[in-house]
Amino acid sequence: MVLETGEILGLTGSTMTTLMFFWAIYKQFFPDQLRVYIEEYVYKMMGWVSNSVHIKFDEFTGEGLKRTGAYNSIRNYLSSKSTPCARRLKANETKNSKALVVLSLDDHEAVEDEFEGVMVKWSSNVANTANQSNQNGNNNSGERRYLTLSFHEKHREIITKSYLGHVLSEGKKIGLKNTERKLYTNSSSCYYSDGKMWSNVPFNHPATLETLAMDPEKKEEIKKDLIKFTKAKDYYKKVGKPWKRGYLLFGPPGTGKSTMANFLEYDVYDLELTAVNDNLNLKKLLLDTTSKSIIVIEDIDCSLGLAGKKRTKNEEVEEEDYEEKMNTHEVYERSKVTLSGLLNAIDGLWSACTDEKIMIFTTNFVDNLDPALIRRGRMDNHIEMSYCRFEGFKVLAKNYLDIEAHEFYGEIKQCLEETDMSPADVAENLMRKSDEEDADNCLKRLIKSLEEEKEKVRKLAEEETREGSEERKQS
Ligand SMILES: Nc1ncnc2c1ncn2[C@@H]1O[C@H](COP(=O)(O)OP(=O)(O)OP(=O)(O)O)[C@@H](O)[C@H]1O
Ligand SMILES: [Mg+2]
Repeated sequence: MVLETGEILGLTGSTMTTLMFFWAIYKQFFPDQLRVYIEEYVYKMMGWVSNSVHIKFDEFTGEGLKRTGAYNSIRNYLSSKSTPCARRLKANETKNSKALVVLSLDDHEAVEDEFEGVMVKWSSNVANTANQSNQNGNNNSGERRYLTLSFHEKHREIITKSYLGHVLSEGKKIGLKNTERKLYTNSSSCYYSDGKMWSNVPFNHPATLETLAMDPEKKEEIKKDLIKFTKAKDYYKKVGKPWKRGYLLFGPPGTGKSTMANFLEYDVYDLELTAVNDNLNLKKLLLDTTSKSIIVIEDIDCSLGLAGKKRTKNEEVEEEDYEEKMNTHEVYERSKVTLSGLLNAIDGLWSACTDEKIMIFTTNFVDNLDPALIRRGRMDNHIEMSYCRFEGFKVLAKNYLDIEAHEFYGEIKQCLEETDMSPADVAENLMRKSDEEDADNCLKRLIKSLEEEKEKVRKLAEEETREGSEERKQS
């Protein structure tokens, strides 16, 4: 009460200390019942004399169990305002934060902010609620923290209609930027011992789109597509589509498919489909993912077994046999997730439950996948990750050897056009084997390896031609 009064009257420093002293005496000598009446009247009177408006944001929800999202967002927003200018800051050690400590306004400290020419004041307050908290079962520290936004009444419209939305969305963005990314995995039994369906570890993958070796035009297209998606909330709403996008990454091994899953600052859910018991559990797992996340199913052709492949007549019979065995628990160790279960899970009703989701499938054999699984709408963008060509090599040479040009480049360009080598193999050749090894040596090793590969392919082709002509002769 004393703090709120001080705020409303715009008091600070020593005046506040004096006020708090009298407040302590007043609390000591006036009975509770009488104080309630007095306080009610004081509030009313202050409302008559002041033309300020105050909005209060409590730290905890009514039940006192969970910190409110609004409070967190505002605190993040104010942290960016107060860190450079406030005299008293509080260092909080926050779980899952990239920084060791996060600075925020200390209790009873205030900071000013400007929005479209309007000045507002934020103050951080703490009230002693020992008696109430025990009654309500609220957090029992006996302290209730809250932030108060104060502004002139004439700015009521702009503050409530625009400023608050701005603060909350900026604060949320800052929070996301500060939060450590996580990599989630699912377990073979539906729940982990702590009752959760996913377990997670901090995720700090060093690869970025810039370090990925691929055709620059294709890379630019992917970048644009991802950025467009992240900003398209209103567009998806307008066209009536859940805000999600599917990417199918296909290509030979070692071309960067798994690495690609890393390219947004989102949490990654690495969904091990073979560990999911059945369709229902698959849905539950997907519902348990947060918005702004990437769900990856690696090697989708292998994960789904027979159920996801294009089936021939014979395979369908085998499948029936398999289902039968499943019922008699002969092959209980295999997942019971079916193709239709997966199709529903990807774009069924659940997919509209959380926003901004990216789903990524990777595969080496795109032709083995059922067309329904990869049709647009499910997998909207099909990206072929291919062997390393000269443009990709230049990126790798810059990453691994810090060079942008070299006399061997001409020869390497020709070799890469004639030979199919994955970026993973090229990268391995470019890696310095010791600190002393120079770029020349690494490039020579790559040329040698490319020539060996070319020779291997030539011999294989010769062998195949010979075998083919022998078969023709015999027939
Ligand atoms: N295009 C690329 N650019 C840069 N590095 C790459 C690229 N492709 C592969 N690599 C390197 O090779 C390693 C393996 O790549 P990754 O696991 O992404 O390949 P993949 O396509 O998923 O292979 P697989 O099909 O076998 O799963 C990466 O850690 C990375 O160091
Ligand atoms: Mg992979």
